Amino acid sequence: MAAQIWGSEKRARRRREISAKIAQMPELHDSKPLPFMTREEKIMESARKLTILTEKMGQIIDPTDPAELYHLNNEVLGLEGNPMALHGVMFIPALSAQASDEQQAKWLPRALRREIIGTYAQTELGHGTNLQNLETTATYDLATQEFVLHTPQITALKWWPGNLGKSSNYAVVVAHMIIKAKNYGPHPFMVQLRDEKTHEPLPGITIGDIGPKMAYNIVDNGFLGFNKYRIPRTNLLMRHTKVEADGTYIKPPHAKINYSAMVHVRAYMLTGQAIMLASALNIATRYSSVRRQGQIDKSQPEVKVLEYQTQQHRLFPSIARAYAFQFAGAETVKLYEHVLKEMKSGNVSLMADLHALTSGLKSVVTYQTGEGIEQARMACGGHGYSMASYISEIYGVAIGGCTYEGENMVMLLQLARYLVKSAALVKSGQSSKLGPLVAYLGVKSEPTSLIDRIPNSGFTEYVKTFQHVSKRQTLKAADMFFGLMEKGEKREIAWNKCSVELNRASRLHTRLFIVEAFVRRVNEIADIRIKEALTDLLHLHVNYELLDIASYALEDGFLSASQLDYIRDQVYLYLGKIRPNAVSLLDSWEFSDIELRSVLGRRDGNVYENLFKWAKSSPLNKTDVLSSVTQYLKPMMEKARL
Ligand SMILES: CC/C=C\C/C=C\C/C=C\C/C=C\CCCCC(=O)SCCNC(=O)CCNC(=O)[C@H](O)C(C)(C)COP(=O)(O)OP(=O)(O)OC[C@H]1O[C@@H](n2cnc3c(N)ncnc32)[C@H](O)[C@@H]1OP(=O)(O)O
Ligand SMILES: Cc1cc2nc3c(=O)[nH]c(=O)nc-3n(C[C@H](O)[C@H](O)[C@H](O)COP(=O)(O)OP(=O)(O)OC[C@H]3O[C@@H](n4cnc5c(N)ncnc54)[C@H](O)[C@@H]3O)c2cc1C
Repeated sequence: MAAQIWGSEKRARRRREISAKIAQMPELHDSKPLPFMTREEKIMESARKLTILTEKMGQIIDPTDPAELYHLNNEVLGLEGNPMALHGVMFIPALSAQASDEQQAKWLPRALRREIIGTYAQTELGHGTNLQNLETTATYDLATQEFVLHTPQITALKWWPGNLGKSSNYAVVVAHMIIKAKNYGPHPFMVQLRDEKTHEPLPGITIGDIGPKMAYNIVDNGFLGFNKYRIPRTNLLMRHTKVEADGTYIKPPHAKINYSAMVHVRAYMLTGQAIMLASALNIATRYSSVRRQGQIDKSQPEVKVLEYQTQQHRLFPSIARAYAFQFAGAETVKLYEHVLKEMKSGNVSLMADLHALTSGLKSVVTYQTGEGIEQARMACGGHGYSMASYISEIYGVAIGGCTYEGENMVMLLQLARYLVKSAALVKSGQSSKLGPLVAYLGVKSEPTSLIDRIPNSGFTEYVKTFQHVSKRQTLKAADMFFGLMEKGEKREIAWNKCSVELNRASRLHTRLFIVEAFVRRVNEIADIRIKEALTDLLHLHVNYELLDIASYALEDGFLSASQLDYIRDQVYLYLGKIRPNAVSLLDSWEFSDIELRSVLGRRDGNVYENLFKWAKSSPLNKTDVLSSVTQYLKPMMEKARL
């Protein structure tokens, strides 16, 4: 199963080998539990481990393999981030995709050797979503052949970029490029922020940390202002766009090609989300098979809480989602790598499809991951609320994904633009022009679902039902939009008035893609036992998801009330079937205790001993009487006694 999850037997084996090596290297372990550290201590601890890793990485992993690097990172540095998180996640990808060959030769080896630390600085205090209204300017000075970066007012301060505040000395900065008073829109520039020797900010740069956040606090998300700060013309990233010495602008082959670093993260973060969901579920499911509370049959002893159907219903559909996201994420990464290769050689024809797909997936996956992790926390009762479970940190980091890389509602609306264009093709009889991801929009569906009528139909009837509801909602939302415009409403106003319905279409389309990715994967599996276990999970997935969106299929009679009862029964049936495999389905992800960082979810299952040990190690328990008591509470009580 681990081979299915991680892509191949070799990958699963390598992960195990890497975890085993790390287990033998105490210098790479947290020196004490992260929840007992202050933010400064955590940042220091992370930097300590990061520098050891830089020295010893070659002994542990193949540093050129991103999957090994990612695993090493999760084990040693963990999900709270590290001082170089954005360096790998966005700075290097931005340079790789947007810098010319010559620029790459100059900067990439230095970045890869970690001679310099970089980040991606785009969002500002006043604008994150609406890139057209970013306010930082890069004005070309023809006389000196330099760009002058400037922050005209407080809202133009860069705000949020990870590791910008304290760790990075370079950044890819996105600024509006102005040449001879003409604004060419946002473009990426390579900018040195700090002196390479002293790490002091360079003159003209104002920089710092934006303060503590809900989670992810090892990362120094930062602010940055420029006061007429000059950089050479050749620091504009020039793979696709060029500015010649005389100010001539050569436009890129696609208007949005400079957004590729964002698409990179949107594609890669899906499996990251799956991992976070599976981690939280691993903790909750292990704990649920240790925790005994109450009886189902009063004549019997107390049961493991995992025996309760409500507990299974809370956890198992999310286990199925974690697998579904992992499989859909792996497909998306493959597609992304293909499109990136094409883009580099000038073929930009697939960019719109990839943008639409990743926009929808990032939104649905992050939202459902958040839901699943929060349910996992509640499934652990009181102990889930303790930082000992570590689930709150996993939750905080995961739901950051609902916001970063494009706020979820906004990204769903990006996919909706693509769906509405596709609907227009269907309506104008041009269905043959639909891309493969939306081809179903042009296919006539049956009048009713055959879900409970065709035995052994595999998942075909389910997929057809998902296609039906997605198609119907897309055409309905598009009709609403076109109808408003026909009535004379301006395009943007009409769009806004339909946006809730449009986003519903985007979610349904994305959920269909996730179901199909899961089906595709299960169909490919040769090993009978693995196929059986995943088929059960897939049964739970399609029935649970369909129940969740049933109103769309009920309202036009595609599904009947009796079919809904059938679907509900299937959910209960598969909850029971999955119960014996539940812990294994999560243990198969092979998270080590070091990586999980959870007292509650440890492999040994000694929950109570470990919790007591953890509580005793709390810094508050170093003394029996705290100075807050001697200084304030004790005098207060004494005064009251007088
Ligand atoms: C490697 C990682 C591995 C694992 C990660 C795992 C865990 C992660 C853990 C921790 C987190 C780590 C890092 C966090 C990093 C976070 C970094 C950031 O957040 S960076 C900042 C991100 N900012 C955004 O995403 C901003 C969102 N806004 C936008 O993208 C755009 O403004 C917009 C909403 C798309 C609109 O853009 P614009 O105003 O320029 O667009 P127009 O309205 O003019 O045109 C729309 C038109 O353009 C098409 N389009 C837009 N984008 C693209 C694209 N990328 N590709 C192709 N086409 C695009 C769009 O489809 C429209 O087309 P039309 O309908 O007109 O044909
Ligand atoms: C943990 C974290 C890490 C980050 N890292 C980075 C980084 O490394 N580099 C970087 O540059 N940035 C980074 N960001 C910033 C992030 O990319 C932005 O916060 C994000 O893109 C959302 O933009 P915003 O903050 O402007 O939200 P807003 O756009 O202000 O969103 C507020 C509300 O307005 C709604 N809204 C906005 N526009 C529309 C619209 N057109 N239609 C409908 N509704 C709309 C949204 O849906 C939302 O409900 C990070 C953010 C976080 C939380």
